[in-house]
Amino acid sequence: MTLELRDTKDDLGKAISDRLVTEIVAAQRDRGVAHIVLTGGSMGGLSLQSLPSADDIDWSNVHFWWGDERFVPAGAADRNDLEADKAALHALPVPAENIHRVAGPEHVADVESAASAYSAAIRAPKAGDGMFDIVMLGMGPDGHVASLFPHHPAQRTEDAIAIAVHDSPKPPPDRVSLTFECLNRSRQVWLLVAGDEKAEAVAAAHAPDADRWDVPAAGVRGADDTVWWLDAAAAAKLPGTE
Ligand SMILES: O=C(O)[C@H](O)[C@@H](O)[C@H](O)[C@H](O)COP(=O)(O)O
Repeated sequence: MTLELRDTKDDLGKAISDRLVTEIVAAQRDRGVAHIVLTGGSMGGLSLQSLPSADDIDWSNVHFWWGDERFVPAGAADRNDLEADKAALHALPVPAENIHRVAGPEHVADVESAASAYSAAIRAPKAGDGMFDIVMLGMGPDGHVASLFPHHPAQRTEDAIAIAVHDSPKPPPDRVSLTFECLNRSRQVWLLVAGDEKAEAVAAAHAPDADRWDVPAAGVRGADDTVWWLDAAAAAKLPGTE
């Protein structure tokens, strides 16, 4: 586990985004392709700010995915992919077929169908070795990541890649989320967390006995590294940083 601390949310967003460019270039150098899982929320947009000016990336060999999506139509203000579209995707020459969005209600009958279509897309043979390179996740003040919420039964679905989530405690209620198992099939998992309202959950996720049922952020781990990107406010309750 690595802690990456920055003073402010803006500093944090810039550092994450610069590192993301470096990691995409490294993944392409090593494997020819980069599979990156994006997040919604305010950190989602900030994490992509350096991409439009990156010169060293072969955009035809970048694939973008999402850790979760709200089951609302494309373009709706609630969609997680909107942040990424606004921040960077509109400006990048990534082939449309490399941008793997979760289908909305205008394309499929229900959340279950959206989840199974997304699972099939992830399972499909692809360039690389089937691992994600980076999974980026925002975290809610309750410690949720993607749409895996504390004490929500969807969290316990096993043998699945993407699941339907109903009755999300945070609106909108219907969502598709990757499972812990799928999120953890990544070389690196990055948690992108800023703000004092997150400090309690950050500390809880780092407790030695942290349980993902209570604090879902404690249940995500990269095969090579798990990086907690924190601003000073979010890190304030970690032992040693008070
Ligand atoms: O509806 C949701 O589940 C949230 O939007 C969530 O997924 C978001 O990513 C985190 O709450 C972090 O958000 P911030 O990055 O804005 O703090």
